[in-house]
Amino acid sequence: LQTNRTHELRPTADRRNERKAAEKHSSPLTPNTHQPPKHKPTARAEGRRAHPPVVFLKTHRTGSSTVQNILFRFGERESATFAFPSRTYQFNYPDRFKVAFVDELPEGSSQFDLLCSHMRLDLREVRKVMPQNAVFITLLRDPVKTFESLFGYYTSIVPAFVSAYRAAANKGKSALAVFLDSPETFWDPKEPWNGLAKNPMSFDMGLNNQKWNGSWPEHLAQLEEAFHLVMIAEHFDESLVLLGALLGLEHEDLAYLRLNARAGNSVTELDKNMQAKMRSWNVLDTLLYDFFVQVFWEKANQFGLNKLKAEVTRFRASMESTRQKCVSRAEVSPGELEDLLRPWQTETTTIVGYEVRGNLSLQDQGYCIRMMLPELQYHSHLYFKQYGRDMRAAPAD
Ligand SMILES: Nc1ncnc2c1ncn2[C@@H]1O[C@H](COP(=O)(O)OS(=O)(=O)O)[C@@H](OP(=O)(O)O)[C@H]1O
Repeated sequence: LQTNRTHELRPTADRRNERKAAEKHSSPLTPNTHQPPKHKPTARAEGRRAHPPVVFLKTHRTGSSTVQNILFRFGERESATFAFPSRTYQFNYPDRFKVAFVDELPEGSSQFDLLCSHMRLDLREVRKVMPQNAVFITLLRDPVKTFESLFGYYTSIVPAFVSAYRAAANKGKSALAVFLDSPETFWDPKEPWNGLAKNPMSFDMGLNNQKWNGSWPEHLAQLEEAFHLVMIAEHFDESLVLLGALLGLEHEDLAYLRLNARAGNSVTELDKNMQAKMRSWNVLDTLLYDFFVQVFWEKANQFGLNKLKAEVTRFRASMESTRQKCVSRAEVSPGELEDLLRPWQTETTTIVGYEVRGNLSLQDQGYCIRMMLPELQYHSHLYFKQYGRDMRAAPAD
């Protein structure tokens, strides 16, 4: 894996040579070792493109790293051109997406095929970057679970949560409970990162996340029209089966491990009262989620409920054997994981990972490692492969 190297911008021929050199670099991620066994030749290799371009709006704390990992593997296998942020892993989040945040189209590519890094959506701007036939997908999660996860993960990053954490000191109450007692007192909407502190999924989708107004339903309708599939984390496998049908993916392409999960002891127990306060604070996310759950079941009905159920059963069975093959230990604490497989940690929470089985063939090793590769490591790997240089860091403040 190519990381921590600084390359200046240089002529494209230089970068092409670097890319070639990088491809010779031997690691479990070396090209040609990552294909799932017995995979058919790709449509790209046969000279036609069977899969549409994809925009995945990666919403925060919804399971989106798991979906992104599926898309990363699919894109890498297909030699897709990724629309990557020109700096770091996110499109200048929490600003609204702009064309200017996207890195250049690499030499030899005529279009971007996949966009799946964190952003705050601006549909019009995204459409300027991606081909007209791009399929738009995203993922939503129960707003209570999303907010609880977000609060724990971003306690030391989102200003409103930081204030609540400080206020909770010596109060004998969790920071989350203190926040929910009077969220308005901690929440300054002018702080850009506070976008995640109220209706975070609406914020990521580019909606007004502060309060309901007359144009909210119209904007929601625009999103319904724009998104070909809004997956629901509570029906994750059903969502993936529908995604597979939409993108022309096989079950083996969709196999996944739950990524970016917190350790059990980082999760805050919520009583009914806290849940109600969370729903009311995040009422727009509740509306958004309920609306798209309905849309989801409409799509499931169109697909055929019995067919969906049967496919999910088959998918789970095939995934179980993949997991058996790949994983020797799940929910491994970060201290026990090698750098390559250690997820990014925040100050206030523990994110667990996986240990890969030993004695795998090089091909299986490449496949299995990719499936458990945390977002940042996989993102840097693909970026390096595409551009022959490391990602640029965020500008110094
Ligand atoms: N398959 C599946 N089904 C349901 N839930 C899942 C799945 N995969 C990941 N997760 C949970 O999603 C949380 C991580 O979300 P993200 O990857 O979107 O987080 S991030 O914004 O990129 O940091 C994180 O939630 P918490 O553990 O509650 O924090 C993961 O456990």
